Amino acid sequence: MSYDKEKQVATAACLKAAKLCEKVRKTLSDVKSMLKDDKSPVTIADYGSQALICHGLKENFPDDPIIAEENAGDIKEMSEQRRLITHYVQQQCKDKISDEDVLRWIDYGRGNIAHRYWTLDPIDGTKGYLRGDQYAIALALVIGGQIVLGIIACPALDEGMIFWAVRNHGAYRQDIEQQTYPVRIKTIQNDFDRSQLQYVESIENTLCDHEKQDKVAQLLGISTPSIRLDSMTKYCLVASGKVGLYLRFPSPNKVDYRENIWDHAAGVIVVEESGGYVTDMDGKELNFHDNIKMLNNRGVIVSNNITIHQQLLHVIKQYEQSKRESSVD
Ligand SMILES: Nc1ncnc2c1ncn2[C@@H]1O[C@H](COP(=O)(O)OS(=O)(=O)O)[C@@H](OP(=O)(O)O)[C@H]1O
Ligand SMILES: [Mg+2]
Ligand SMILES: [Mg+2]
Ligand SMILES: [Mg+2]
Repeated sequence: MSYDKEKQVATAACLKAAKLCEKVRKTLSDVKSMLKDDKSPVTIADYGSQALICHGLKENFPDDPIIAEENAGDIKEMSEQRRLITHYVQQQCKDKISDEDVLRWIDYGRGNIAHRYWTLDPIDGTKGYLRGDQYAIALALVIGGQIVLGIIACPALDEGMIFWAVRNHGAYRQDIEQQTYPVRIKTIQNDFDRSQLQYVESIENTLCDHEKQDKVAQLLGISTPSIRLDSMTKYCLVASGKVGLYLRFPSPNKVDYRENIWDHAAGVIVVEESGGYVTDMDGKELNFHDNIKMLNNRGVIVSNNITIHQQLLHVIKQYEQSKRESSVD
């Protein structure tokens, strides 16, 4: 199946959300963040983006549940923020809308896992967004536990890019203004020269383990320093052949952290359809079947090449074994 209607509706919604995010960043000189219960930041743009995308999906696919990151409960009592969110959402809508509409649209994102569901990260890399760096808007459709469609808008990558993939139909990239034709993307397939191999990782050490990622990369023969950047743009760089690897090992301070489905689903299909591979650190597929958290997956590894992927899994095992042995001695 080519999921034409789903792709068209989802892409239009993500493009509107990208416009909102850029408008907020350009017109509010100081985008304030609010802290959620888990102490992570969220902005009015995260809520506005979620409202627009959930509304677009529900208008066209009313029976599909949506599992999205944000929750309107967090802003119900914040009248100033609510007013600002409605103001920016209104700019992207033809009909007159109220604060209540926007809150309702945001909470369309509180669905549950079903045979067919959407999962949305309205801004991935909120810290990057606040810093003026990379961020992404990421949406995926999952059917029977398999990701069938993924869209990642990266408004701050080059002049603004959008990436998408449909299962068995390839992965594509286009400029966000859609002035050029879509280009089919492919990972780099033949870079066995380790001195040329480069990897991407998160900026924040609280979200990954820079030291272990660096050690494992060295053991694999990689000598080029990593590129650090925020958001699922990291998946897009592997998918489009800019780098060979993305490493995301659990932070040493939060080894029990389990990844959310919306932080990965769209990235996984974009990489797989461009010829790459995604597993956890134990070589297991990421699980989008049964929970909003990938409870049985530890870390994430993204590569452009199955041989490198397998060597990487082997090196991780050896490294972890030697660490265990040295802690016993
Ligand atoms: N402890 C821990 N470990 C791993 N991942 C975590 C952790 N805590 C949060 N998150 C999720 O990481 C998302 C941001 O990842 P990034 O790679 O963009 O990080 S960073 O921007 O470089 O800081 C970020 O997504 P957003 O909240 O959408 O920005 C979080 O969902
Ligand atoms: Mg967040
Ligand atoms: Mg995220
Ligand atoms: Mg987010």
